[in-house]
Amino acid sequence: MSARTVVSGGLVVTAADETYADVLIENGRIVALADRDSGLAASWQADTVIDATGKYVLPGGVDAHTHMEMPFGGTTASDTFETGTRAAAWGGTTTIVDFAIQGVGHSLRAGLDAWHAKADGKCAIDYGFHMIVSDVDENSLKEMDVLVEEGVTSFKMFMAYPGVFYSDDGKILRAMQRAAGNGGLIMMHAENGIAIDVLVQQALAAGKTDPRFHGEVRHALLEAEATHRAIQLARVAGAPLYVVHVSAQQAVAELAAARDQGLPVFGETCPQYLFLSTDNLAEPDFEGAKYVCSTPLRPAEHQAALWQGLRTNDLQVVSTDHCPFCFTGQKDMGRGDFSKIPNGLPGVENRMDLLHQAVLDGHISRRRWIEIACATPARMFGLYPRKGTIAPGADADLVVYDPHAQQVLSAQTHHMNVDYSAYEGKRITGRVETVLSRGVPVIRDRSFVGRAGHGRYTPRGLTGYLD
Ligand SMILES: NC(=O)NCCC(=O)O
Ligand SMILES: [Zn+2]
Ligand SMILES: [Zn+2]
Repeated sequence: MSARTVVSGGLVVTAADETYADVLIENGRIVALADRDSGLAASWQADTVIDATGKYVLPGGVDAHTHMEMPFGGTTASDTFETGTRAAAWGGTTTIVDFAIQGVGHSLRAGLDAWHAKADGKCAIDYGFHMIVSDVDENSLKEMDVLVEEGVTSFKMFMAYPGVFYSDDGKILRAMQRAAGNGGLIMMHAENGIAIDVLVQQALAAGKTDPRFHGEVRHALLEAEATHRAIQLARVAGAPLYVVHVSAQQAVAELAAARDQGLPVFGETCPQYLFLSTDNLAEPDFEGAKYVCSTPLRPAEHQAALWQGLRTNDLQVVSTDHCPFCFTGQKDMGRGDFSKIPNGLPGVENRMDLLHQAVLDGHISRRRWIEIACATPARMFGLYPRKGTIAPGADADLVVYDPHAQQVLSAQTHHMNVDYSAYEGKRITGRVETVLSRGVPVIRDRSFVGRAGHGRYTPRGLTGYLD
């Protein structure tokens, strides 16, 4: 007989429901839920019982935007698939979707193979891949069809970073047309990189070299303009569109206007835009470099529009865009020239906790927390209902969450392989206690009991968000 686990006594929270129920797990899958008052669970035979009394039982988090060991800005993101997925598990995330990169002049296949080689046998939790398309030609367009069939069903393109990942509008349109035909989802980094590069050169020539100028040159209007343009291109192509790491209130307004017209346009934001601001970028002694990412942090008044977008469903997903670079030895490559600071923030471990704090702070409801962090990312990227919910047939990716525990976020205690925390000193109520991945404990009572290689590559279906 296969091992059976029961998670008992907790409040099971999904995007749809909150019920006191016991959860029966067999062969890594959820096989039944029994309402507390039904008495049904009394007849269940179990090898292991996890007592969740007084705790929440949540679906494992799905982080649809990470960059483990990504070469970028002349260095490489400091979390490997091993350290980054371990940290994700500590934070209650049980699936990541990372970005494989097509090098310019290379095939999509070569990029995907390279990312498989990095991740294979290393991950503590399950993972999938999106593909960054940086060289649109006949061959890569054909490869998109093949990748969709194989379970790489989403493609990130960049209107930013000329000379690196940038695609012009013609290339973007061609890829969108292809996605309209094969069912893939185009994910857009929407910033007008050509205009931004002019402003970067002008700022540097004027002696404006500090990290805070990163935020000034990456103007909110240039995020909004690119968002608008991406929406129109997707419309012409007849393709759905998912805009990543939305930070400007004007960009939210573009998404909302498109959605009001019934267009299949979706938006993601990240905890850094919800909790941090240009005040962080302006921290003295080059400390602002810790907060350099693109799109950039915005003045704090943009946060209200992001929270509102999350409540009104004009924004659907909160991912981390986890792309950590150490302050010493990596971020400091940009002393004296903010354009040389590698772009990206750590956060894969913090997302579920920060969003729980947002529930307590009144920004979102408890079910909306699970919707934007678990269910919708799974649905958006073809992983639902296997991931992102607690229901018979779903993978037993579960988090026992203590909603009353107090913690202080800090680089001293986090598990990400990076020498600072973007949220150093922030007090959070709530903490992950136990995490199961396909029924196997990865974190048990605040100890890591997982292993590199437990996590499986998970091919994905087409986006289920249009159904
Ligand atoms: N966001 C960021 O600053 N770094 C990661 C790369 C990207 O997502 O554009
Ligand atoms: Zn991006
Ligand atoms: Zn990213």
